[in-house]
Amino acid sequence: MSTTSLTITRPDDWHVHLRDGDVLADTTRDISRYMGRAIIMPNLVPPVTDTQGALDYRARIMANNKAAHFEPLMVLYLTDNTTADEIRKAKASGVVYAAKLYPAGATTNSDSGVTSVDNIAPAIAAMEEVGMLLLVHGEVTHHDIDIFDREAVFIERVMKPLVARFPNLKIVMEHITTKHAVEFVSQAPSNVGATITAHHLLYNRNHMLVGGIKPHFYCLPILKRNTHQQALLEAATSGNKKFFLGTDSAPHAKGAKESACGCAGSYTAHAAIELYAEAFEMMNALGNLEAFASFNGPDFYGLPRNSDTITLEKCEWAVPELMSFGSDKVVPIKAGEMMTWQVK
Ligand SMILES: NC(=O)N[C@@H](CC(=O)O)C(=O)O
Ligand SMILES: [Zn+2]
Ligand SMILES: [Zn+2]
Repeated sequence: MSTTSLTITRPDDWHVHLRDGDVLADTTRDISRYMGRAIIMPNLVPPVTDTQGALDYRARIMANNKAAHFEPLMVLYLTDNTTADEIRKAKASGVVYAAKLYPAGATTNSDSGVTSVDNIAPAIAAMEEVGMLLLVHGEVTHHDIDIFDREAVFIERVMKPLVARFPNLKIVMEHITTKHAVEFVSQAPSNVGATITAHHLLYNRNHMLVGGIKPHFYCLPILKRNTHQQALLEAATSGNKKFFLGTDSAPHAKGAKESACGCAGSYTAHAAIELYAEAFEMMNALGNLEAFASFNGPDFYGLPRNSDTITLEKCEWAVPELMSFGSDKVVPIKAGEMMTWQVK
């Protein structure tokens, strides 16, 4: 008999973009439906670069939050000018859990990002000292490096020296997309972990490019070939404590995606755990979903696991074609398609 119902400890999302302004009501509603906590990415325009900015952004999210179980965990956006002092201030606030390294120009709203780790070495040393996590968008940006190789090259050029230089710093390689990253993280010391998105588990670059270009699958790091997808599936479903749930749900308005120069980012918060459940079921590994979604993340961050549960039920339902996104619309992943699990 196949499983028809699955109860797990309430999950958390360790990487999500809620954006700001008139879309915050929609993005907060979707992420708080059953997620307990969420690491809130700081790449707003302008980015959240200081403690006061993080406190203000948190207040705007909480003003839209109607779920008692939901808590936003804030993140500072590192720039070449981030000081050790600002890191200490952020830590002392009690609501900032991490700082994010966006290599300048690597992804959506990363123009103010870091141009060289050397520039922020004092800030990173302060993070190591006070116990603040470093979250990394792991892609090099040099124009000579092919977009499909940017993560693998980043591991050699940036991650390995970073891990060696700051041996007590907790580092999360965000939204990993290659077997190189799976191998690197697996072999790294226990202070190095990684988030994996649902879309990188369910899709590869053929889904994006065969039979016409599908802009809603365009995200960064870009979907890779199926052998990398397979490595990610094996890592996520293995039970290995280094890998945990981070949706990287990154909404852009329909018109900004369906464009001659479309934005990077896929919306998955409408069905986050349901999408992961499909991937885990495909691997015959539903029994390891709870570790990936609800245990490994808080354990890595040094936070308590959630104490309540959610229940997924086997049930056919259709993903809406469009969802409201402030005064605009967003096209969710699997728009118009059937899903097989649902949190009731
Ligand atoms: N993943 C994406 O393709 N886009 C993210 C930025 C990011 O996480 O790199 C976004 O903010 O839109
Ligand atoms: Zn990123
Ligand atoms: Zn992201």
